[in-house]
Amino acid sequence: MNIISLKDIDLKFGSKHVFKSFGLDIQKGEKVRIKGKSGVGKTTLFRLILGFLKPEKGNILYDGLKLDSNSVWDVRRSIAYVSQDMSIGEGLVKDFLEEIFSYEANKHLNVDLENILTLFRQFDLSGELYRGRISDLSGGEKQRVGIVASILLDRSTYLLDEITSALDEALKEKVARCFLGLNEKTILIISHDQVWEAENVKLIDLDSLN
Ligand SMILES: Nc1ncnc2c1ncn2[C@@H]1O[C@H](COP(=O)(O)OP(=O)(O)OP(=O)(O)O)[C@@H](O)[C@H]1O
Repeated sequence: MNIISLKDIDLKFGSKHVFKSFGLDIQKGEKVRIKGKSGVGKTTLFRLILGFLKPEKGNILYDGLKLDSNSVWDVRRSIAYVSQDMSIGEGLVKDFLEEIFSYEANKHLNVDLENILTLFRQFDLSGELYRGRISDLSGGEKQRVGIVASILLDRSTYLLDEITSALDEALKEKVARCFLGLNEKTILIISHDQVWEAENVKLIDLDSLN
């Protein structure tokens, strides 16, 4: 069953046609890597799926529901968008995470300290870092804290936009293996990193589709 469908999409910025009669179907649980040269429209595709951009023509369906002003909030609550430069605030790391999981909408997740620290360990983040300040983190550490938060949010769909670019090889591996092992989740990946090449990852090349 399709979780994401784009049908006959036209989108342009000024005179630049980014998508023209563009169509795409993604099935529930699929792992899909979006390829294409710089400026082809990879991030724009994610912004369309999240309803941050409206196509001039065509429809976007998420889980059978047409994306419009009524459905957009439900759709966004089903999706985690993780990017390469995540702004995760400026206070303590623990406050950032505790705040997310204290929201009414996230209480059902029952995330506790043990869940958080288990994932911290998985991505080589220490307990000391958990109690430290966000402003003291390196770019790669901040990236991994954002990744941990997104995994704990347990969304159905993940849109990953260059999330491994700031990490070393071993960490790239750990992050890719973790996401690609989430069997139930639909995962779309924009990345130049080889670690995302795997048997269960379908390749979609926007250069040839558009
Ligand atoms: N808000 C905007 N206003 C005007 N032009 C835009 C806007 N957003 C994107 N574009 C243009 O649309 C095209 C696609 O941009 P997009 O960011 O999706 O490319 P990309 O494939 O993700 O590129 P890269 O690999 O370099 O990140 C580019 O030419 C970009 O300049």
